[in-house]
Amino acid sequence: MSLAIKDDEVDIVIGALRSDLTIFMNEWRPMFSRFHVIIVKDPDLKEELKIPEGFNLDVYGKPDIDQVVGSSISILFSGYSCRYFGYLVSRKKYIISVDDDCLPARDPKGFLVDAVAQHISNLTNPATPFFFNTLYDPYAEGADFVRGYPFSLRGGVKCALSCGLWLNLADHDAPTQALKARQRNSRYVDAVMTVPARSLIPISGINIAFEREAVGPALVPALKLAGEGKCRWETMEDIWSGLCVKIVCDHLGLGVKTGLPYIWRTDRGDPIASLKKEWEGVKLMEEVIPFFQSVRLPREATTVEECIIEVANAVKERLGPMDPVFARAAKAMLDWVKLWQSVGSSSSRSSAV
Ligand SMILES: O=c1ccn([C@@H]2O[C@H](COP(=O)(O)OP(=O)(O)O[C@H]3O[C@@H](CO)[C@H](O)[C@H]3O)[C@@H](O)[C@H]2O)c(=O)[nH]1
Ligand SMILES: [Mn+2]
Repeated sequence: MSLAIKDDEVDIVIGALRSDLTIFMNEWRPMFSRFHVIIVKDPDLKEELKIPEGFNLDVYGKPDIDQVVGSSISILFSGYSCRYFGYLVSRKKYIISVDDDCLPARDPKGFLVDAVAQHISNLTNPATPFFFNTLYDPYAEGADFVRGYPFSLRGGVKCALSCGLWLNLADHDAPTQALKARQRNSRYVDAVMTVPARSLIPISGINIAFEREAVGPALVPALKLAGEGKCRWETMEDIWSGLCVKIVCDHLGLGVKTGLPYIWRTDRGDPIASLKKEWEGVKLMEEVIPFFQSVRLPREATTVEECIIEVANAVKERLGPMDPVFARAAKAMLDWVKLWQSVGSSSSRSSAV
């Protein structure tokens, strides 16, 4: 049961570190060509992008970012976080984002996986965070609620975020990848499940989709480790952003799903080279998780923006004294909310695409 999606309800957002997107766009053409595509160039990428014909797309670079948000806070969109500018200027209901080094996967029968269609199905079918269904997604073809599942909960809640997975290179951290350099993920688990309420998860930005108005302000490009560079492993921006989104969804009664769709992930980073810097992030996460597990948002926080402001204030107060990176993250979260209100919301200036 999936609502029919109109072409003008979806933006595909891509962060581009490389200028030649020919292979990437041609491989994704069957899934992308009916929708508008937003490509945000890494602010340091000066070359013109090479993109094949046949797409309805807009490309943004550093000048556009500075013009829309002002050069004083354009740092929010540096490096890995450049795609968040696409989240900000989009005006579509749903956003889907994949890394530019990922391609469509094939399922065990050899069929191409339409990751866009699966994300949309995840987002347009209810989520069930308050009672776990042992047949996983009850709205999937051939599935249903199992005996004992309360009928009062079978209506579910809106699914605001869909977290897809990866074949070939799973999203492992540098220590794991360094230890298991030859490990490749060939496990295609044919399931979508709702992440239970009050359970945190490591949300990867590699293959993600969300309902823009429902959780856009909570996808905060806030955590930047010192010396974040161009190669892999030096940022945890998506993990931080995912923790913020999940506690906001739990508070507002929204759902988060994980599982299908898979995409085929390659990678260019060198985990050994980045091991030391990423280790900083891995260590910080151990401090961060108990904090997010302890956050309780006030009843008066009824919008995503209000929730993020509450989280940012708690980060500043409770994590800020531990490490300057958290004080910076708290400020970035507040800047992001202000930007969302001035640029991101549908009623704001027409910087939208
Ligand atoms: O400086 C940069 C770095 C990256 N990008 C664009 O961001 C995505 C992801 O980049 P990449 O594939 O090089 O790195 P991954 O480690 O695989 O990315 C995942 O891990 C998280 C960070 O570690 C990140 O949130 C995930 O996406 C690509 O589209 C690059 O083009 C960039 O623009 N500038
Ligand atoms: Mn990658």
